Amino acid sequence: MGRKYVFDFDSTLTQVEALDVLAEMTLQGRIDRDDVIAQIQEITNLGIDGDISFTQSLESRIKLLKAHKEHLKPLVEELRQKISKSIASNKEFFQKFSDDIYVISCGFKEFIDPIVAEYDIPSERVYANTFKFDEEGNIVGFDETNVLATHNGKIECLKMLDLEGEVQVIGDGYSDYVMREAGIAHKFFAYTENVHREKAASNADHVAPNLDEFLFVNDLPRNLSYPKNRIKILLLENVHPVAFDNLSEDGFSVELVDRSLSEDELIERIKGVHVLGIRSKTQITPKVLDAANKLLVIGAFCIGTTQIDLDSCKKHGIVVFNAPYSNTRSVVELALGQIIMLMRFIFPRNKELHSGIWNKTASNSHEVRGKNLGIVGYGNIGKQLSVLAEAMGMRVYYYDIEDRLALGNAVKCDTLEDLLNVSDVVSLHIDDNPANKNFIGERELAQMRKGAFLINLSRGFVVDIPHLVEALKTKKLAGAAFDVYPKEPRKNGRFESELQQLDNVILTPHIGGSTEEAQRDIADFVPNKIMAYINSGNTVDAVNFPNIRLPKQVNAHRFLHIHENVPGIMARINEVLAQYDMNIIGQYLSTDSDVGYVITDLDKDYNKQVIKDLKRIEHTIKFRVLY
Ligand SMILES: NC(=O)c1ccc[n+]([C@@H]2O[C@H](COP(=O)([O-])OP(=O)(O)OC[C@H]3O[C@@H](n4cnc5c(N)ncnc54)[C@H](O)[C@@H]3O)[C@@H](O)[C@H]2O)c1
Ligand SMILES: O=C(O)CC[C@@H](O)C(=O)O
Repeated sequence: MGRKYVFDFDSTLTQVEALDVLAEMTLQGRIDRDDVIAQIQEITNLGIDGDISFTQSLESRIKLLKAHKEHLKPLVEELRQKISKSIASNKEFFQKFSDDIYVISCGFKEFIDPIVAEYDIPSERVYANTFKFDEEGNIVGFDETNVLATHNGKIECLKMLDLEGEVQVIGDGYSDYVMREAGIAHKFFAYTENVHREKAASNADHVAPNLDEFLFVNDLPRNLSYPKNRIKILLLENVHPVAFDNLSEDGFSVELVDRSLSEDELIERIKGVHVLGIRSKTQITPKVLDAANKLLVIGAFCIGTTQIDLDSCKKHGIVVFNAPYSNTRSVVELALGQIIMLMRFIFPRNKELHSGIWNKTASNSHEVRGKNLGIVGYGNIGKQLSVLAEAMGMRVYYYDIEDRLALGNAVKCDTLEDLLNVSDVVSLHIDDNPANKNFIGERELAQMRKGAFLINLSRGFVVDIPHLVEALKTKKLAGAAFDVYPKEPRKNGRFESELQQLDNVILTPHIGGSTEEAQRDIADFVPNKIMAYINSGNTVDAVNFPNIRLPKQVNAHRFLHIHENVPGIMARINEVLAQYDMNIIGQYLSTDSDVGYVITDLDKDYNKQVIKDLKRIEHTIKFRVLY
């Protein structure tokens, strides 16, 4: 006596309510179409939630529908395109368990039978209503003697079936739950893939956001090793909402927090989280990582990654991705704006005018054309700034510790001192390496031209602030623009800096990369990397992990084994695989000095004990199975 599975049809096996779709068709071209459709949907919902009797709901809808036999063929065609995603991807379950699957629906056999037949559910296991037609083929009613045309008809129907074994009901509506309430079904799974009905969900034994979850809970054959809704993603620091959309649409459970969390808060929240998304303010410390019992991947929704202890992440088998390009243009545009604002002394004029002082003067105000711009750090941002500044007529000089090719007419400087000596404006775009602390200090400031300007959009700690303040006060520098600071608040609110109240100093709250365009791009870039890793094991562009681009996994199970890079591990893994006679379809390895990442694609049929043995191999850090 096994289990029996009773499926609802509308909004469960299909994404839609079939009568609503039929209404869209029959009412086409009618002036009151939208009103009638809204009316039908309202009646459908009232019936599903049990707020009006089902017979009443059916009668009213059929009257409004004005459907004809000829509408049924295109309706079935349309429904075929609207099979619920996770139902369509788990055909194997329906085929294997065909004898145990029933459909009990208050819809109509005329459109249910042809749809479910494709899932190996024969007409005799489909319990539903049937239409009544008049002589011209118009749908004029339904068979009133059918129990499913009556209030709580599903209870009567299931009673009559008198199924043996454990009966599980899977449906989206209250009328499905009542079979459980009446004691004739043993379990009710509220199916929320297409619609979340509170009344059904709050009464359910289990809420199944998709069929994968239902199959996982029941340990049944399934298309996905682990239901995506069970993968918890925590996104901090107000990342762009599209990141939420991208990840939720792929099926993950995503939670948003609009600020960064302190170490203690994060330790509290990180348990059970598989994916963490942050920006520049959240510190990922070894303590946080020790508490992260499920963490697989961290997405830095920005460029900088020094806020993350990358080595500890690697030791825990946690892969880190960032967005190295998305916000670079935004930073460059802000730098250009600041160069002009500084050289024209716009902010002092602006401040005066706001306080009622008209001061029309050309004194010390300059065009940027023909002036020398010194770019320190000729990377993704520095290079773009070089091109655009040159287009404005500036003469560009650059300095980088790496050998970088000059773009346009930019002139490479051999030493920082050379660059500082020659520049009217110095713009810092070096990376966030801690070795760059106080990169511009007393000596470097002294090497700058008198009356020059300094711009820092890189990281706050690269400039020695007290010495900069002195250089500004003594008029050695004519102004500065700062977007980043040695100490930045974790959330919006109060901020203090020695740079406040100084003449011709532009201060912005770390918004160089904060444009709609940049944040929107990051919200695609980082989630794509996260999904590629979670769904197929790809680590291309990971910042702390051996990079590997894997071929598509076809008809295979994929074992992902992360281990400490010590001699003999590969041999040990293959020994275990051989012991279980596993048929290896492909095997890929990528290592660095600390970790090894081996990916093995295998035939689907194998003794599951192999998984336990692979996990037990000494020096294993993490192990996952993907299918
Ligand atoms: N303000 C913002 O909102 C914002 C936005 C994006 C990036 N950033 C910061 O901007 C900086 C640059 O970003 P990127 O994408 O161009 O980085 P990048 O890694 O592409 O380029 C950095 C360049 O600096 C060079 N460099 C590093 N240390 C140096 C040193 N001591 N002397 C000379 N050159 C040195 C590197 O060789 C590299 O060419 C980073 O610090 C990043 O965190 C800030
Ligand atoms: O958006 C942020 O929090 C950081 C922006 C910038 O500093 C970066 O590292 O990309």
